[in-house]
Amino acid sequence: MTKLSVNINKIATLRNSRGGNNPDLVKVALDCERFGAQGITVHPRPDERHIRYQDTFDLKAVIATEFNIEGNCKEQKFIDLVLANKPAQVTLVPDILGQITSNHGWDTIKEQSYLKDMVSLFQDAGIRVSIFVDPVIEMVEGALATGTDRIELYTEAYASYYHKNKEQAIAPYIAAAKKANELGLGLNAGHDLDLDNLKYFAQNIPNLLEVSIGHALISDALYFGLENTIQLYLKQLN
Ligand SMILES: CC(=O)[C@@H](O)[C@H](O)COP(=O)(O)O
Ligand SMILES: NCC(=O)COP(=O)(O)O
Repeated sequence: MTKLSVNINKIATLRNSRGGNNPDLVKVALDCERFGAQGITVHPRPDERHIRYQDTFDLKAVIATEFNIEGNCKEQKFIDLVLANKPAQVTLVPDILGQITSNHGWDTIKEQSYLKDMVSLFQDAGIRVSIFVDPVIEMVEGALATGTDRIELYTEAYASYYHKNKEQAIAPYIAAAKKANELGLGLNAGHDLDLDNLKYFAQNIPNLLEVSIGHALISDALYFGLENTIQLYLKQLN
């Protein structure tokens, strides 16, 4: 079964636009869980333009499903935040400062010894680690050498090519997933997954443990409502 983790960054974006507490991020997270989501994902960025560092503590205190914090471990503040929160999972993403959204995976070969240190730092604190990677065999193999528990395949390329040629769009992801399976690495995926492209992805990727979805899901909720939308996404996965 593939778990659905709802990324609630966009709820925080909306809240921050007026400076108050509407929509209430914690309430939305609890509602996502009540509506069937099996996890909550946040990706605090250094400028706190959506998720604020304090949000992670407020969420950790109440979330009953899997809490996944994504971010750039080259920021000491991010490391401290994750260690203080002890979420179920940390997803390490190689963002650069000021980036609009995540746009690449780790180079797990060049950054191998650095990632090794980061992975053991979080694992020693009892936190499962996932490393964000492009669907490239060498990067999957490099991830294994870091000691990570899982990888998260960066699905932007799949999503943007899906409507042109879905077989070609998914081919590198199937190869990367098979390699991860063979090496015993757990497999997550995310970025730009939506109601059009999710089913085909989930049906074709072997042993996909979890998808994290934010932008499209929250946008769909404007039309279908949050409860219906989460049910629609869950249906694509099963
Ligand atoms: C890691 C990843 O794939 C991103 O999708 C991210 O979690 C979303 O971040 P933003 O909401 O800041 O675009
Ligand atoms: N890890 C990917 C994620 O959390 C959500 O990405 P998106 O659906 O907002 O593109």
